[in-house]
Amino acid sequence: MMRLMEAELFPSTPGKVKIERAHTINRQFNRCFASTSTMFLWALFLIALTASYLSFQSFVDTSSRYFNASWGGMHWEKQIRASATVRRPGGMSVLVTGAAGFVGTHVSLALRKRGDGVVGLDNFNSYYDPSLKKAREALLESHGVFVVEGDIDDARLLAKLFDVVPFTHVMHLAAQAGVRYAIENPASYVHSNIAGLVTLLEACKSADPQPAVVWASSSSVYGLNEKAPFSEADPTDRPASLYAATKKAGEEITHTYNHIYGLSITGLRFFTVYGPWGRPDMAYFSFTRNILQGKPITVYRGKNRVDLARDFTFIDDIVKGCVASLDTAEKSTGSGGRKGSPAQYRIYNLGNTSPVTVPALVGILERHLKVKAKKNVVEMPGNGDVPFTHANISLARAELGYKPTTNLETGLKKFVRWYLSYYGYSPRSGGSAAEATTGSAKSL
Ligand SMILES: O=C(O)[C@H]1O[C@H](OP(=O)(O)OP(=O)(O)OC[C@H]2O[C@@H](n3ccc(=O)[nH]c3=O)[C@H](O)[C@@H]2O)[C@H](O)[C@@H](O)[C@H]1O
Repeated sequence: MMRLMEAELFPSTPGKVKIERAHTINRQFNRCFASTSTMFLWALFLIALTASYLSFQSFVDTSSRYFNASWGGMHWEKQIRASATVRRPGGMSVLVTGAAGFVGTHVSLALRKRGDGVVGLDNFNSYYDPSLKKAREALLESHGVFVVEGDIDDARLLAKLFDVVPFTHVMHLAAQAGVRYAIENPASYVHSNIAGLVTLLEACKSADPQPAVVWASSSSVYGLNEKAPFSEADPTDRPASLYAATKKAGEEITHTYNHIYGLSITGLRFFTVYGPWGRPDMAYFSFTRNILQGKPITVYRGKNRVDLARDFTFIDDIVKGCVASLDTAEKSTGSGGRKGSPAQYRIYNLGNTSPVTVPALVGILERHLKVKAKKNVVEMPGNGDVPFTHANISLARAELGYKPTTNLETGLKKFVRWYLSYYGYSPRSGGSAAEATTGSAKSL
């Protein structure tokens, strides 16, 4: 044993050492080679593992994006097709943008009730209480109108919608509304009223068939004009707010798409629309809330103590104007993104033709609510308001058969009735509306 160890440590023949060494090196080399190839295999295995992990991750990402998206999928498409189904001879299939909004809800219902196909689109933003928009959506769904949750500035979504349904008409009511809010959030007006409008028109011009487009402009485009009543042919180059400027820009932008691509366009200049399911940011609505809650209201007054006045227009009259516009809209003439012949381009005032001052509006509300308002009268701040609006509706009357029938007294009565039923009113209390709203079912 000792000799063996010695022989290994101190070999007796030099030649033997060489051979032994060579064997040892060989063995070591083989061992080394074997471990390198094992390492190589391990490395390959690790690379493959990493690659499959990464691709699995991206699959998970993509599918979670797909599954989390508020639109897409076979069930979604089925709902859209069902909602777009026309149920009367010669009916239309209409994409209504801003469908969960005030005017959008009413127009969608009117179309659906007479048998047209209606698909809504709304981004349910939080400019005002989204729960009111959700309640309007529930109302629409109970009548078979499906509302897609999405933004008009989402080109992929719009392309998909036109892919699923060959809409004959688009009723474009989605917008950033409100005159004075533009001071606080100017970007939201650019996003919806400019960028969103262009994205929508791009989708319309590329659609096959191209739909006819009816959209909401605004009385605010008349800006600081003094000649009354306001007519469509009057200049509209003195906007008083960014809101008005974006609506005026919308009129120019739609004209371009009409001129280049043959889109049939009808712009409707709405005059201070009010009524049930209305917008909480508007004066008649917020005044009602404050009066009922015993809170003060701020009433703006113009220069030289002149009262401000608006041509308040009841929602049912506006709906008739919208539907008549859809019914009389000619087809767009383009296809494949190219214009055919010149297409229809129209603009109409939809007002009431009888302006009412803001203090008179408050007086009507006080009577309907049976509560006296606590008024703070202040000079109109320079934040976008105009002193008065007054529509000349001759053109709409002649070409659309538009004829408003509801005065402010009657319209506000209907609004107050809706307000009390929506926010909570127990007729058994027998008290005033103010008492009845304590413990209201919904909050504002
Ligand atoms: O026709 C339109 O194109 C626009 O109509 C509507 O704007 P406006 O006519 O300004 O309505 P609205 O805010 O109800 O104020 C009414 C009056 O109350 C006064 N007002 C308002 C608030 C207040 O606290 N106090 C007050 O006196 C105020 O000075 C004004 O004199 C839509 O909101 C707008 O989106 C757009 O559609």
